[in-house]
Amino acid sequence: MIEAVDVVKAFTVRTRSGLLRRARTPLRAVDGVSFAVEPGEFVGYLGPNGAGKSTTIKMLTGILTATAGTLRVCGLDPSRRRTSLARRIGVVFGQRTTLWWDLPLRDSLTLVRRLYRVESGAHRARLAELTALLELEPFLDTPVRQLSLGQRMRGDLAAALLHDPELLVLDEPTIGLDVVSKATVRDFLARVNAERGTTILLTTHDLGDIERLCRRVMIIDRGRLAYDGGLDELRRTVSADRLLVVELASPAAPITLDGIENVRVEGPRQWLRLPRSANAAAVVAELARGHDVRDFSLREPGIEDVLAGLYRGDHEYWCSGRPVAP
Ligand SMILES: Nc1ncnc2c1ncn2[C@@H]1O[C@H](COP(=O)(O)OP(=O)(O)OP(=O)(O)O)[C@@H](O)[C@H]1O
Repeated sequence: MIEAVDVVKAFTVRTRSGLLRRARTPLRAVDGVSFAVEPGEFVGYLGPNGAGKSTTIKMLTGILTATAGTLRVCGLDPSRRRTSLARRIGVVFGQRTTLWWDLPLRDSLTLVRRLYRVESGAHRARLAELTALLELEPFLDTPVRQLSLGQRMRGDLAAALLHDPELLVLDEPTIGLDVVSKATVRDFLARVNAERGTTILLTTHDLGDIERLCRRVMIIDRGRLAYDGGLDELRRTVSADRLLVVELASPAAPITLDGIENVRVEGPRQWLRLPRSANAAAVVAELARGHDVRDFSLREPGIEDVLAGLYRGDHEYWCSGRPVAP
């Protein structure tokens, strides 16, 4: 469905280098990214701010042309076959609407039908289905500018799916939504993927979106792919190690125990990395025999820790196993 090989997007950024001078600095927003997405997959495309996610999505949808590398979406070169591609993919940018601001949602959706040349019988059936699934009925006749963010997002999703695309590309579709609206959007996306087999590529900063929807995640950092694999695999690799935080009565030399790495000492507090095989209770008991332990806590790293670690660049701290190196 998507094939990217060594894709690069370079921009030239103007920076001030003196009172009046401006220097032109090259910037590789996407720096040699390769991946493939198969039909029917639901893939999360994650990364910190400025990592290159939106730039990748703009290249995939033909808005931007890659500086180097090859890109195929539904078998087409996106920048050369943008119009043909538009009939086969749906795109939603959470921060912007593709609907007509002054028109009622219903009229906006009719215009979308004309743009994509959807036959009217198919359109009616599809609109009825999407209206029911996204609960659009109460506000179908409301002008788009009067819709709440959650309602508008549901309208945008309907517009992106009216022509029944093979691939749906979403850039932060749940941004700014309340918990109920988020749940509606997530349930809807899960159904579209499971029941219609629509391939979905999702960019988000929302960990709930990732946990609920994505079996596979790709993580981009400073333009390079830092991880591409299963979410479960990432979580398993990470949860292989737990962190024991020990609070001693006073600052002491780093504690050394067989098979346990001391990762940090800060005054009376020390951080010990416990392999999954270690018995935490036995370790605490042994510690208490040799040290004046005032308090301790055991931290199970979650997906939030993994991503924070990856984004900070200290992935080797959590991940001992899989891919992570670019
Ligand atoms: N048109 C442009 N001209 C110059 N630089 C750009 C342009 N578009 C993006 N960039 C730069 O490319 C880098 C990647 O930006 P991009 O928008 O792809 O990041 P992102 O991962 O989507 O971030 P966010 O999570 O904040 O949306 C950033 O450093 C950004 O400033």
